[in-house]
Amino acid sequence: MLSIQQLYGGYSRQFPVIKNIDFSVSPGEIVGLIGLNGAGKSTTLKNILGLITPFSGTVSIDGKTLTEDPETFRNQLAYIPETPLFYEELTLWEHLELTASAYRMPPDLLQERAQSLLTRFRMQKVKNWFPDTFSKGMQQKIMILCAFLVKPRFLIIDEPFVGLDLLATQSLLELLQSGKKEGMGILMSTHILGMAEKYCDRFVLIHEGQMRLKGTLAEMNQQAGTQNKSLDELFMIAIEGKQS
Ligand SMILES: Nc1ncnc2c1ncn2[C@@H]1O[C@H](COP(=O)(O)OP(=O)(O)OP(=O)(O)O)[C@@H](O)[C@H]1O
Repeated sequence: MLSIQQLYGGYSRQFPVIKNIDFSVSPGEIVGLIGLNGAGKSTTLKNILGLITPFSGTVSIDGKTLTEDPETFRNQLAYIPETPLFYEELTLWEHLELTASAYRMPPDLLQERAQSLLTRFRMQKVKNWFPDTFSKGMQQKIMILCAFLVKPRFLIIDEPFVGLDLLATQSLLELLQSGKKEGMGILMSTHILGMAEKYCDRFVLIHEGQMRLKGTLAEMNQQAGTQNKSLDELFMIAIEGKQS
């Protein structure tokens, strides 16, 4: 289990951006991290991944933290960032090879998974191209292809649907659902509440860096003292204390 306990973090110790964030992601579930612009979603994800060091609190996988066992911790996670990150001097295929070697994947597994992903995301024709010639959505696909190539135990995605066309969104949703069925634990931040409500098993609603509600829709309704409210309505309650 990926466990986040009493996490404080940000960019200056004097002014933590996220405060006392506490939740977990189990294998085989999709957890949605929901909040307004600037609420602290990306900061939370970066702290979980160790891209920035938490001020306090712990992030662990099966009880082991990044500092205790960096290699095991990192090998169990993959990350799809909000803004695509790539090497200008490497082709798309070379990105896949690099990822496979970082995760010590055998070459035949690389071939099998990569070819299927390239076809699914309609990127076969451009696999030997350099990504700086790609559109923003195509660049985002590189991140998706690399993450699903690995099939990590836990996948962390920041705003997964931004910039993707209809077919790519559909392909990503299919992969998320099949990943979940195979036992992948998925944490995704999103603004698209309709999508989150449909595909996430549990939610963490954060506002101004603090958790306001968390759990299933039924659990959040209980915490808010409401009944049968939708995710949109619970979100409004969480940020405004408003009951519609
Ligand atoms: N590199 C940084 N240095 C200083 N402050 C930052 C940095 N990145 C983010 N922040 C601040 O941290 C706060 C939370 O930002 P964060 O990116 O975590 O929000 P978010 O919930 O992911 O927002 P969005 O939905 O717009 O992506 C904001 O006030 C932002 O200005």
